[in-house]
Amino acid sequence: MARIELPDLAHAYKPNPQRPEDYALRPMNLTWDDGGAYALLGPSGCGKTTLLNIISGLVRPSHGRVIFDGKDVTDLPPEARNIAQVFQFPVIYDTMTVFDNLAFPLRNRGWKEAEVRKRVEHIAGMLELSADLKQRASGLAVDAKQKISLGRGLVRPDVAAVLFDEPLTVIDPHLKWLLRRKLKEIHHELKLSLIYVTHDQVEALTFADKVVVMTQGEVVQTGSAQELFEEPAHTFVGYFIGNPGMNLLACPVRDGRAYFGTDAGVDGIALPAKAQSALAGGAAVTIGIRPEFVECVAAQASDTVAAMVASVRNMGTHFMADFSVGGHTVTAKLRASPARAGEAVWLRFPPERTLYYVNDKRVA
Ligand SMILES: Nc1ncnc2c1ncn2[C@@H]1O[C@H](COP(=O)(O)OP(=O)(O)OP(=O)(O)O)[C@@H](O)[C@H]1O
Repeated sequence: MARIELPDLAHAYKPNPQRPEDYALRPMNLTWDDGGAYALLGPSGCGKTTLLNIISGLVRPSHGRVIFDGKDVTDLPPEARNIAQVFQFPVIYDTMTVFDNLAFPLRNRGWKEAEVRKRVEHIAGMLELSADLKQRASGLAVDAKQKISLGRGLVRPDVAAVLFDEPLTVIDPHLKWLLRRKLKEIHHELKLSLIYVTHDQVEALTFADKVVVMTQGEVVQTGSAQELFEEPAHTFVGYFIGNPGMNLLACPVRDGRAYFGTDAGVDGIALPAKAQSALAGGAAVTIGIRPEFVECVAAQASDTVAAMVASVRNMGTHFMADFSVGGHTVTAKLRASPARAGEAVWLRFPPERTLYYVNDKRVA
């Protein structure tokens, strides 16, 4: 296992990149701790696979270096990097038995047969493949084949890291859920460095200790599930994580207050000092609040804003409500039903749960 550092990394597939959009990966400095369970999360095309392939050596970065445990491996080919990679679709030998497939990476490195058996049986046990060890891989269903691929990725204890590129795509939803939990247990037991690429937030948040969120070739935040939920550093994280995502309300600012509309008389809220100084004379701020933290109150108070109920849905365990506030729609997840559509209510945004963004970056 290794600590992986990517100093001054950037990558453009086209020659002579000029504008930020020319880069598949915009300039970044990243470090992956030894033994960490990371997820690389972001929408299609944001650069996840490019980053993974730079670590494994399938892609050479156009800028910056790749360092494993202090050693520069930028110019080493994949086979010299000691990385295991698991792809979306099974990569196994159909004509071999499950045992021989799992044993292959170990035999290739000259392990003694007794040690091979011990390790293969251990990994097969963790992935619930023990009963299939003597079977030929060709006769198995696609999800069992993908479990073999996962096992082949995990079988060597001495790899610098195991990289998973959307490895559960072919697995049915129920087994997917089980395998995700299994991979987390396996990480705790084997203490391998794992990097797991996905565009699915549930997959990322259940698997990883740290989630690296990417959009448009940029890493916008690295954090635990709780940090990403409670303190998104970038509006994209607020929007992408959560179901539904964070309310993001672009508000004009006048005299230290952010207003929910441009008409005279619409409510505003006082900006905290940090947000005011970050604005540096700018005239707009984006207020971010999770639907879970919006409060609907019956009476007006000094810290409430007037709202109109637009719609209410009973979700069984809670109510989802949309409110019109000035020119915005604010979504709230509430325990009790907040009156009916068309009625006037007041909303409260608890200060400790209300975040402020300027140019998409959190300032307070
Ligand atoms: N070999 C290539 N040549 C040119 N452009 C590429 C190449 N591979 C990827 N790209 C471009 O680089 C950007 C990042 O792609 P990448 O595959 O890394 O994203 P991703 O987040 O893994 O997406 P997906 O989840 O769809 O695989 C995209 O705009 C893509 O079109």
